[in-house]
Amino acid sequence: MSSPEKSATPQLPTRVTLRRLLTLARPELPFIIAGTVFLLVSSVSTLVYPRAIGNLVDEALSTRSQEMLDGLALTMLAVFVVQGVAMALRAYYFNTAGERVVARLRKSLFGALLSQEVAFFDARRTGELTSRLASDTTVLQNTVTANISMALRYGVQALGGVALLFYTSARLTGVMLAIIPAVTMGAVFYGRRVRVISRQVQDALADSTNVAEEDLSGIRTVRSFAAERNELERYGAAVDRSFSLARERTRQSAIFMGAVSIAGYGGIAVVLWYGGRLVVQGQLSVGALTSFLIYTMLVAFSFSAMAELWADFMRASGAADRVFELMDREPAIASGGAQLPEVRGHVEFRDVRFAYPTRSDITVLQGLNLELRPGEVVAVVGPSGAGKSTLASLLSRFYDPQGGAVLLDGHPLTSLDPEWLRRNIGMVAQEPQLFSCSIADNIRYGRPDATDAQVEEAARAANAHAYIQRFPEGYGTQVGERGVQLSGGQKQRVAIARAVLKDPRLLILDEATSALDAESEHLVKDALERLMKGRTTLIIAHRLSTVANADRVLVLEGGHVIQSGTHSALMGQDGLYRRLVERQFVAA
Ligand SMILES: Nc1ncnc2c1ncn2[C@@H]1O[C@H](COP(=O)(O)OP(=O)(O)OP(=O)(O)O)[C@@H](O)[C@H]1O
Repeated sequence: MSSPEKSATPQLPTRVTLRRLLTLARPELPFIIAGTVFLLVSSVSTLVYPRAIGNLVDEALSTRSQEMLDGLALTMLAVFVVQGVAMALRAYYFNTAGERVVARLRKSLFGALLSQEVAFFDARRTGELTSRLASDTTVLQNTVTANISMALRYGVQALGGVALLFYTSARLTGVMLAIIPAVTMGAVFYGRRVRVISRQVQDALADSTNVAEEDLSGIRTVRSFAAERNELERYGAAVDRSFSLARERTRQSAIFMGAVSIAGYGGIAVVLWYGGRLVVQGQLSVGALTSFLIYTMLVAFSFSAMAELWADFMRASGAADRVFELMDREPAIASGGAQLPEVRGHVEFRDVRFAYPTRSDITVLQGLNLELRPGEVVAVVGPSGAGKSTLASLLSRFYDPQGGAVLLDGHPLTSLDPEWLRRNIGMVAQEPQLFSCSIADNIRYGRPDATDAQVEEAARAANAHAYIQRFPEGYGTQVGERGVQLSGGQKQRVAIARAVLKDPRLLILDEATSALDAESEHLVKDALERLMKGRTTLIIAHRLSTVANADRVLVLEGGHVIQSGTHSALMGQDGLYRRLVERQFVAA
């Protein structure tokens, strides 16, 4: 969307993003202020002790005064205690604030994701979105709170340290300042290099995770093709790519660490040499040189820590860009709109033209017209890929057509509140999705306030009560990944119970393609018949049995309705319908 502008002015988004990152931390201001106070206390105490050591050397040691030594040791102990307590409190306040910011960020990001239209999810990998939620938000966690405070701390330490260095010896400070900025610049340069490689490592890692995710979730397919070895090789290749990049990163940082160490200690040697000369010439005391050296290390450390923090900020601004981009995205099908006081259940597709946004080259529906009268049961049949499920998606307003309109009781769906619309539509899908919770909660999914008695009543109507009761934990039985696995027919009956409880005016039945056994089929069919009574029903039919009972059958092909009529009327015509029936639909 806005990427062309982004690449034209790369600096601007970063600054905007950083500012926005800071505003995220605003609600935590009391904690951040408390943390900053303790941070300043600990920084000041850090600045005090090199001076105390200098005094110790110059006065207590050179005068050999036991009393002074005791006093100085006690003072230092007190400083260390204050420093320790302040550090602990600072960590507590900043980390708590950081955790809160991340929790809030995750919630609002997830809310933004959930509000996106279905086409948004067609175009993205689930793994990519969950990684935004999990890792990108974690990267931001420290940046908005702890890192700001650390930057402050090192800033105070560096400035305070330099001031005290000047106070101790201006000439020596000049020597030192000639060395430290060079080392720091090296650190910044290195930070950039490593960051580039780090990003490549992350990407390569994400690739290997994708391979693993695909294999583990499709383990049955992998197993049935005995493709374990191939998959292992595919995963191995992805891991190797990230490994070789990680090795390059390690090599770079090893070289850098060595270089910084030589430069840093070399610098200290120079200061020591030059300072030593000043001491020999009587221009500097031994204690002053001692505290000077410690301040130098402190300042050097503060500078390099700030360089690292800067690298962190850059990394976070990348993560923040991605998070904010998702959070700011306006869903193409936004909530809000009219709610009808009463739904009669009249549905009309008027000249509907539609292509999936991710596959705009294929027009699935080409000026399709169809009408469902209130209470009518209409079955749609057609070859595979003809667009039957697409009709259901358009009626639920998962997508908007590019041309024409879908109307409910004469109102275009685009003028109605999508949430309200979906509350009035019951869907029994081919492969109903059950969530990892109890059967009762799964049935209650569309109406969370339903009582246990209502849940049971719905289950009875859906012919599910008998099998649910046979589980030792009855309605409390956990289903889904961690619980019992239900058979296809059992899942369908849970889905029917959901729809019964929801009591919608419109019903969409996406029939299971795979045949159920006779007993199960009978139970499902019986439950469905009860459910359809008095509701406008669109059946996406794959089998003859349901179609025979429908009020009307529509035959879909090439994006149009090519035949329409009752089962027996259509059987009387020499058309696609009869050929499909002869092949029992499913073979298509
Ligand atoms: N989410 C999607 N994104 C892109 N294209 C899609 C999507 N869903 C379906 N299609 C394409 O749209 C066309 C119609 O698909 P649809 O699922 O509506 O067919 P169908 O008649 O229900 O088929 P079946 O009987 O096999 O379920 C197909 O060409 C399919 O590849």
